Amino acid sequence: MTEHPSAGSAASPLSPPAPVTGAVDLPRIEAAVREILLAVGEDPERDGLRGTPSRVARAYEEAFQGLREDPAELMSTTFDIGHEELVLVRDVPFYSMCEHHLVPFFGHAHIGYIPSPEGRVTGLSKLARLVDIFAKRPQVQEQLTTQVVEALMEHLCPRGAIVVVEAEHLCMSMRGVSKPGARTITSAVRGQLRDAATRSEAMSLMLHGRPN
Ligand SMILES: Nc1nc2c(ncn2[C@@H]2O[C@H](COP(=O)(O)OP(=O)(O)OP(=O)(O)O)[C@@H](O)[C@H]2O)c(=O)[nH]1
Ligand SMILES: [Zn+2]
Repeated sequence: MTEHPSAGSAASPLSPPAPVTGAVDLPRIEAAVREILLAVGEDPERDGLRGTPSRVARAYEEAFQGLREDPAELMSTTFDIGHEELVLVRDVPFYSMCEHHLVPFFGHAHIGYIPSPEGRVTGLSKLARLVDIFAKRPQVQEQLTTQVVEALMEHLCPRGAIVVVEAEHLCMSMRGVSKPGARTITSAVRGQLRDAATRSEAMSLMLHGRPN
């Protein structure tokens, strides 16, 4: 059995661990799921559950695929189009897994940046993919928000960047405090977007006039 390659490394939100190498250990997940089913008093051999351990293993492989993806590689395609003002992609849906309970939290991310003076921009889809790279990991919302903004700063060198994440956490909805509908909003702002007027313009573009 292999241990997590980055286990024990200092997990600073500002420097996400390097991508994990090697495939997900599907048989290990299957064995663990079987144990969970037994522990709650179920029969993993009954008809409806027989395929469940392998289904869960494949579902986890997908849910955590961001651990094996490299933001540097994703952001390596840039264009110089001389646009020096705000670029903003709003309402990017995402699904992540709360690292405390391993249940989903999900919602929308809004990502904006002011390109570098050379006008270096990336493809719009890459911004959405960047959210997925960090969402598809065991995660907390604040860290997801910070990791996306830090990756933008590191790989695009923009004059400023802003990321706002709005999410519902199933660990707060379906269990525990049981508050369905409660939404958590986090933001991370860097560079020129910290300036009050610029930040407020970006925030209002992100959060107002959206279809509900
Ligand atoms: N800051 C932050 N907290 C989170 C996030 N996701 C879940 N949590 C919280 O993590 C906390 C874990 O608290 P614990 O007391 O260790 O666990 P618990 O007994 O299951 O807590 P309850 O959820 O209150 O039942 C809870 O308050 C969750 O609401 C997140 O993305 N960010
Ligand atoms: Zn949780």
